[in-house]
Amino acid sequence: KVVEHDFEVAYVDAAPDCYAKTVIGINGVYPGPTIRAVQGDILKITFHNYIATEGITMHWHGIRQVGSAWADGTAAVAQCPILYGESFTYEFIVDRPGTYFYHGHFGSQRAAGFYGALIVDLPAGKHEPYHYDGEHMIIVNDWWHRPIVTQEQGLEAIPFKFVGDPQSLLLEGRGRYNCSAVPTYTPAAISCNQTDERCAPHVMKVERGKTYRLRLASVASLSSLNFKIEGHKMKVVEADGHNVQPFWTDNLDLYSGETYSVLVSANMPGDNYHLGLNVRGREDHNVPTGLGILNYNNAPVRQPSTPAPKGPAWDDFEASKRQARKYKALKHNPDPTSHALDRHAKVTRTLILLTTQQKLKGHIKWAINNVTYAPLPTPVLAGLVYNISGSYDTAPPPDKMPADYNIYAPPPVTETNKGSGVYQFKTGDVVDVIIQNCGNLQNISENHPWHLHGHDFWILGYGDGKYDPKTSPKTFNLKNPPMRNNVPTFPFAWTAIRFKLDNPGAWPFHCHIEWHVHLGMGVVFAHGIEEVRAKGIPNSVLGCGLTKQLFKLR
Ligand SMILES: O=C1O[C@H]([C@@H](O)CO)C(O)=C1O
Repeated sequence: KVVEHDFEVAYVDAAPDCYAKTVIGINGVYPGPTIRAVQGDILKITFHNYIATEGITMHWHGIRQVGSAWADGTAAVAQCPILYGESFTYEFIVDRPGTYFYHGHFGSQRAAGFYGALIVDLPAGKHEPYHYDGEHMIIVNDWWHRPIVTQEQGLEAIPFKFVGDPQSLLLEGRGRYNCSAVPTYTPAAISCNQTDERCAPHVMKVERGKTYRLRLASVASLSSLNFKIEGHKMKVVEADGHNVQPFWTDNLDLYSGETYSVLVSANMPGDNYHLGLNVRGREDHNVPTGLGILNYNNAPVRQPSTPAPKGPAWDDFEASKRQARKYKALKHNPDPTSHALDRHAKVTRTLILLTTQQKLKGHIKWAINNVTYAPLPTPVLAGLVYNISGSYDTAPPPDKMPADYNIYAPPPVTETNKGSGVYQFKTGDVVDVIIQNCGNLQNISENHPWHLHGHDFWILGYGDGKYDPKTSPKTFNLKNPPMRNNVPTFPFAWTAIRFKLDNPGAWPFHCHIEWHVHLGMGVVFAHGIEEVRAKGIPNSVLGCGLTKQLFKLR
């Protein structure tokens, strides 16, 4: 089946947390419409860009784009941005059931509200290995009042001006800022209106006695989040589109880029319960709990007067690590594409990626093995396919961090290099990637959620301190590692993943914090370019940067 949508992209006026702000809307709404398809369907989604001053692209987060690397929607890697007045059609197969989302992947447009949910159902007659009577979807987010252009300007500036804490946390694009905190008689006061219907809390309706599949996704720009439902436990069953060994929890950590399904039994006696969202992993400076409502049997909707639900303290990293380690692959996963780890697969290459905060000529950047990623205007995929010299740095970026690096101190050399090099692999390679987290310029170490495009990976493990190539691999979970496309790193700690290069293309691997990608925290992996070349990429992804020369009039 072909699922077609026509999306008109324009600025729209929104008030997600009662504070009026211009956001990027789709067909006049924010958040974007939910796309629903069945495993094996072809999606044909056409975007029309009506924003006079910005290009756009759309990334299908968690969809591997098997055979359609050009449709991955990453500006500078997969395609040229869609310019004002132009239209562009993404066409790809959704080959796996699960919970996904889509979001802009150019500049910081995701943080401007350019996102929506994508749900892929099992074909008729097939069933998940768990039962539910109904389902709901909630995308969570952190939210700022300043526009993204102001945020980006601050990140580029000398001195650096960080975006700071979010003003509010949103569930399904709805939160609540305390307007009385805004000085009266200022333009800001006029922008804040707590009776605006658009910031009424999100309501999840349930019927007593039934079980619901709640799908969750985090598109947060900065914050690690924790989700709770007052008085209810959650049974976690799916993570990043893969069913996992179910486990119960009363609070769920959600890192940016992750998706989950949890089962919730509506078995409590009251009418309304809080849905609560809190900041984890960064000092929260009292960012207020994002609130929604779980409403029973169509009773009058009321935000309960009970205290807002709180998960573990923001700095309880041990709780987060314990939860991260609970994820295990489901043995008899009915999804054949969710291939089990071949324990005997020979690892053909190991990358140890040290992620540092450094400076580049006075600008604060994030770097991987001393290279901050600086995208060039030519899409890397086109550069590789057409062999366009100058479209990316041909010197390969470094595979290893310095063995004697002290992860507990700020970087000894503050100045970083900038680059646009590509890690090139052979199809069939099995690669271990270790992400090593360390002290930043203030010698603080933060969570960084890493996301891989084009592939899923097995999470082999998390370890405190510095990765030791001799002893650390002995701790890897090779029995039932979960397969995902997102993984957190914890402060002063390492995370190890493994994946098989079986989907030709050029694929970013980056920190999913919007502001950190902007500051260069990512790399590009590529393989199987001959196959992409043989199949061809559509002209519609070309035209910018050095690809212009491909269209020279003869
Ligand atoms: O990228 C970041 O910059 C700030 C800080 O390190 C410098 O102001 C911060 O908390 C980040 O996550």
